[in-house]
Amino acid sequence: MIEVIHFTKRYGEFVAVDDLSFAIGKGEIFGFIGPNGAGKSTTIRFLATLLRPTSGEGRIAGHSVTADPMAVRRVIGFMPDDFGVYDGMKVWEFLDFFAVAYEIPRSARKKIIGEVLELLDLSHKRDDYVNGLSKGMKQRLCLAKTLVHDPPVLILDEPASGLDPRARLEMKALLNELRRMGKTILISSHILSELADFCTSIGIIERGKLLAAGSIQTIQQQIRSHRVIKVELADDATDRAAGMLRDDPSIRMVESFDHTVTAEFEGQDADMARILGRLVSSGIAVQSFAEEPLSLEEVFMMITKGIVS
Ligand SMILES: Nc1ncnc2c1ncn2[C@@H]1O[C@H](COP(=O)(O)OP(=O)(O)OP(=O)(O)O)[C@@H](O)[C@H]1O
Repeated sequence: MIEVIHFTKRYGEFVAVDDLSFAIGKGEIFGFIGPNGAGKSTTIRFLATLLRPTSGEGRIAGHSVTADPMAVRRVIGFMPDDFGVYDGMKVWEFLDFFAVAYEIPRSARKKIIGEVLELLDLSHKRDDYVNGLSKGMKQRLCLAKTLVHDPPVLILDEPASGLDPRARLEMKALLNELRRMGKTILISSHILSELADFCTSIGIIERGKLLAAGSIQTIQQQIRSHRVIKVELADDATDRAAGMLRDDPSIRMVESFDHTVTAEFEGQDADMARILGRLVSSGIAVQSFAEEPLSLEEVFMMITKGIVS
């Protein structure tokens, strides 16, 4: 649904984004992660048809960002990182303004605005002035205005920035709901934990270059030499289990504590199965045996430090 193809943006001599390529499939939530100044907004503004590339191309639902920007605008809902609100406008008028801009007929507008307000839990604020809304509600309203023309693709630039923890959770729940509705979503953030538990894939950008992209699982699998196995035991055989793990050629380092043994693992999936088989067949009561997933933070730190690519 979203393709970025060798996108480069220069400001004079400065290269803000350098030959960026990635693709996002239908129904995915893609987390676009990078520190301040990495080039996220530049890429997003390019996809939203608001910025011309120095070179490269983008496609959304098959439409060219450079050759057919009007078609692209019809299929995307874009939430910028700083959105202006208009003085003296009520919540429903704000949405109506965008509905008119998207050429939604007058007869359909009232119903659509009602539905969008309901979805975003803003129905009770329908007649309030936009200026008087809390930050969290303004963000929700901004998300609401990206939905009035029911676009299949949402491009959201840091939608949770500046929100308190409760409003962040609400924003997350909303994004999950939108995904269930079949939307394809690109969402940027410099806060990794914000995206970790609901993105289906991520792209990590730093100083204009894409360091890694793909499903979180794929990226984690690239970090083969840093896998960790955690074994929990139902009996007192911690030392015996730790000893067996230590003797295995695919294990590097073992730590044990209470009824838990953790081990750094360098083997293949089949080696994991073999180790589990040995523990069980030697009579050790294994309560659980699993690979410890790396957090997105850990993955990000390793990628940006150049440990993996
Ligand atoms: N109009 C411009 N003229 C010159 N440099 C620019 C312009 N717009 C952006 N830049 C630079 O390009 C780089 C990428 O900026 P961009 O806003 O895309 O980063 P970002 O990843 O979105 O950061 P943030 O998280 O702070 O929004 C930055 O170094 C920025 O200073």
